[in-house]
Amino acid sequence: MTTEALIEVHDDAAALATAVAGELLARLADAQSADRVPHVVLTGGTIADAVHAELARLGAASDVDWTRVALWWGDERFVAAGSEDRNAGQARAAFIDALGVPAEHVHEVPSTDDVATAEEAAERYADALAEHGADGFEVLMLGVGPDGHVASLFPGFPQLDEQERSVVAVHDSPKPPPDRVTLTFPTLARARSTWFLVSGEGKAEAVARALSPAATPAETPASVPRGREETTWFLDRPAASHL
Ligand SMILES: O=C(O)[C@H](O)[C@@H](O)[C@H](O)[C@H](O)COP(=O)(O)O
Repeated sequence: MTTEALIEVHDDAAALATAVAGELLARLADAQSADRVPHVVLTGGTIADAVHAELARLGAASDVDWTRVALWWGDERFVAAGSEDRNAGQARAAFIDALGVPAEHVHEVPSTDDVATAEEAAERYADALAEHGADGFEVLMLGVGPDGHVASLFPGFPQLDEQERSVVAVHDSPKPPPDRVTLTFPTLARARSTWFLVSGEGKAEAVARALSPAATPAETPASVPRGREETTWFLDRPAASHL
């Protein structure tokens, strides 16, 4: 079942980040009230950084028990663990360490420190998902590129067609760095709630394309992911300006 996309527009990036963080905290608390350990898929990118900062600001005072949250990444750059390019490193510094999520619940994609190739990193992450990924994700957050990519699923790339493997390597990424690991569409589809986080005029065309009935996965990967229960586009006014 695919859910129709809901669209929520906020004045600017700061208001957008505060709204997403607040909604995420509420969802995590609701899941825990229903005795679920919520699994959240984080994304890299600029607006995600702003959301993470708001989680750090609001998270400690929230009703969320951070020892009962599991974190994953929709994609990761295949670089050294300490590289400033790592999505996980940025998220740890921004909120994960401050809120005390237990190490065993923070599922990082292997880095070049751990394995020799992005393919090995993808295989290990697929194993981790199979072993610890529960029956899906409470919330999947996705940034969107100006070309309409989500995670590291880029227009015209062969990874868009992957239906068997849950995690794959990406090389020659048009967005640096070139080597990455990404969840595939079937894995992204395991989310109860899929949230797109998009800020800025530079994304307005990609947002309009992704929400157009004429969108094709090959041209606009962001048109594909849908939550099993909810799909919401969290936008600021500039990003919504072509709708
Ligand atoms: O690892 C990555 O690069 C991200 O996961 C990527 O998918 C990102 O979310 C978009 O490119 C949007 O990034 P910005 O918000 O910085 O434009």
